[in-house]
Amino acid sequence: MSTSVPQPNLFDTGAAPASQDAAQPQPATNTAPNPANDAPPEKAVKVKAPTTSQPDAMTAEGYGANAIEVLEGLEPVRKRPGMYIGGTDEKAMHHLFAEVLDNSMDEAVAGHAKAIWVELDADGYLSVRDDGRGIPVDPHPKYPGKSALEVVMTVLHSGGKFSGKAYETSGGLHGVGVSVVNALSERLEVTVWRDGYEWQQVFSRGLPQGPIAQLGPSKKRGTRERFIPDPEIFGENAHFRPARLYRMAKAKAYLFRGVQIYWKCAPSLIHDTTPAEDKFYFPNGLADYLAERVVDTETVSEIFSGRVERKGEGGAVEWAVVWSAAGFGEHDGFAQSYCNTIPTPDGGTHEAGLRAALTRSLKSYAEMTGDKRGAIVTAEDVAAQAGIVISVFIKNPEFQGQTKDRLSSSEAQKLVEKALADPFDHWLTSSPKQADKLLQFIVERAEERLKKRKDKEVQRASATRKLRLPGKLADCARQDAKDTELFLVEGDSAGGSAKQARNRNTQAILPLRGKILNVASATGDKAKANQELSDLGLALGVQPGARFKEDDLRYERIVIMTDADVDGAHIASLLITYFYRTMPGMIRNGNLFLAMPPLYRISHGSKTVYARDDAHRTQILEKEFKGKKPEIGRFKGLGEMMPAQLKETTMDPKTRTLARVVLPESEDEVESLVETLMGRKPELRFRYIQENAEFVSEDLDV
Ligand SMILES: Nc1ncnc2c1ncn2[C@@H]1O[C@H](COP(=O)(O)OP(=O)(O)OP(=O)(O)O)[C@@H](O)[C@H]1O
Repeated sequence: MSTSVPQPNLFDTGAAPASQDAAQPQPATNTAPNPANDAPPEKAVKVKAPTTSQPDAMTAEGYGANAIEVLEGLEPVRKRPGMYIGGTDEKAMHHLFAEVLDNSMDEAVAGHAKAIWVELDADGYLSVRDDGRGIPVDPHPKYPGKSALEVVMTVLHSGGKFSGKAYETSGGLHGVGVSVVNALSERLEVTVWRDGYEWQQVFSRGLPQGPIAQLGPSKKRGTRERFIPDPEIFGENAHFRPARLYRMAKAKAYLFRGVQIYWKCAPSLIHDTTPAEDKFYFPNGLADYLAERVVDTETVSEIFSGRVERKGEGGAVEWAVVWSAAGFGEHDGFAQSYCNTIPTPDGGTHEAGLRAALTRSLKSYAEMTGDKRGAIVTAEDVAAQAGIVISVFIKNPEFQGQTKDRLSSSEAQKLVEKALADPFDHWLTSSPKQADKLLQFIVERAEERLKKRKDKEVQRASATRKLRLPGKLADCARQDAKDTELFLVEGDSAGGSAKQARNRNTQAILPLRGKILNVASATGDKAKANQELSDLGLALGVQPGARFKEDDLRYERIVIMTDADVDGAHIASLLITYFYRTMPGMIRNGNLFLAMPPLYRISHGSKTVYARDDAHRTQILEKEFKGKKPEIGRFKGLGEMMPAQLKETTMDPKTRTLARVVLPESEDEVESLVETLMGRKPELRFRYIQENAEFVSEDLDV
């Protein structure tokens, strides 16, 4: 029994019992330290310490040293149970059982216990007893006046599994489990039989109800914990479910063939087919489990199972795998994995190791038998329709979180890969008929997967065909609209540069030749007949002759990219008018943008800066090139820019600025704006776009 981080015990500090509101400042722990006496000198220099510990010395917001609480003993568990058991719902409450059962399993796996008794009484108390060594009851050297048992039950991070001396491969590892159960139980009684005596101590919500008592001589050995979860934590209606406990207990028995688990439940609590009494003992371990699970399933092969122990190094792997074309119940495939008998529902390195080993052996079997199709098989194909159960026993496992849902020890992957390689090679070669059938089955899975991927790739292309997209649209590869952009580019030559500058995956280019029809003044028929507009509609996802629906929009952003001159502004205004007339929802949803190509390139030495307009140029010259005589070039149009320049300044989401087109709230205002835009004076439109762009660009960098 070793204690890692000795912590001051809740019950010594004079702090309030855990059931009281822990937020109340406790005199012993929460008072601000007096810097003159307590703080180390270097800290006193750096930290501006409060001159008094009175509350009025706190900051104006009431947030000072007094607001920093230290939770002692088991207080943190009651205050934040979720951190320790993943919540306070029914699943979390059943985790209490898992913690206690795991301790008894650790005793069994270590070779000290043979049997475990699980019993749910009519009054809701659950007890777990084992015939192991019994939790030590002698006085703890670091906690005078307390037994080791009391320390284990009331001090977080106390346990006998840190050093690997008392247990070699254990599920327990944080020294937290049983103290958490104690903290969250309304009442918990621990009985220990060891060294010829029976001992008992009773706790309530983590607090001892008296010292440990010797009840008298006894020849038995082992530990029993009998507890009832605290309704203050789990709610009045929370009760253990017999069916769930039964399942959990049975699952444990499969995981260690050296243990017998006895189940008993008060019949008054059973409302389903759960037996009131049962015994779990599975001499073939996981193979027994899988066989029972697939009893009504047609399988592709026999169960491949085995157990390998790493002699002397304290590591073991046990597994059982089978494949089924029809799947397993509602799942195509499943994987159940365990480390030191702890379930790891999120998998981890042991599962990865198993998949890798099976895949490697299967591929080399294919190669050996001259079946070239083995080359396309991946671990995914192997696992897709497989029922997998794997259990590893390793020293010092690393999990994610106290609920240990995922194993992260890299050692487990190596151990499993190595352990499975020979047995699976042997299994395949010793029964070629079965191996060929399995290989054929898995190759078909791989071919299906490849076909699906190909179908997906051509789907966009065929969708393009179906939609009759305009021939000059250079579409992006991504199929769904998310994160995609369509650039409407002025002129074919700029369109060419844009095609080279784009990200093919997400950016599409539609070059527009010259000016599109002014829909504000054209008749409906004329607008419909206009090729440029119908191309534009098709590219956006509007079906010919149909009204635009916002969900049809094939891109997340539509970006108008025209030259930074009057003509460009005119084209942009024509496009905005078109969108406003045909699909105002698209603008209201914020899908329409203006690109902001630069007008000037200012360079000196190796430094180059681009300016959007004259004002921006003046600003840049003053700020960045003061006292220097830089070279200033004016772009005559987008088509003049090198693709790399276009990318950097206008198209690359990392470096560009876009201006979102927004509509004023009132419809009247919009109408008057359209008038402005579509009036006879191009300068008015130009000014509108410039102003609008600047107005929205501040908060709309995309
Ligand atoms: N049934 C038992 N038999 C013998 N010793 C036990 C038993 N239950 C608990 N212990 C002792 O109490 C210690 C603390 O148990 P606890 O459940 O708090 O933590 P743990 O099992 O070490 O780690 P974890 O927090 O990961 O469960 C154990 O390490 C073990 O030494």
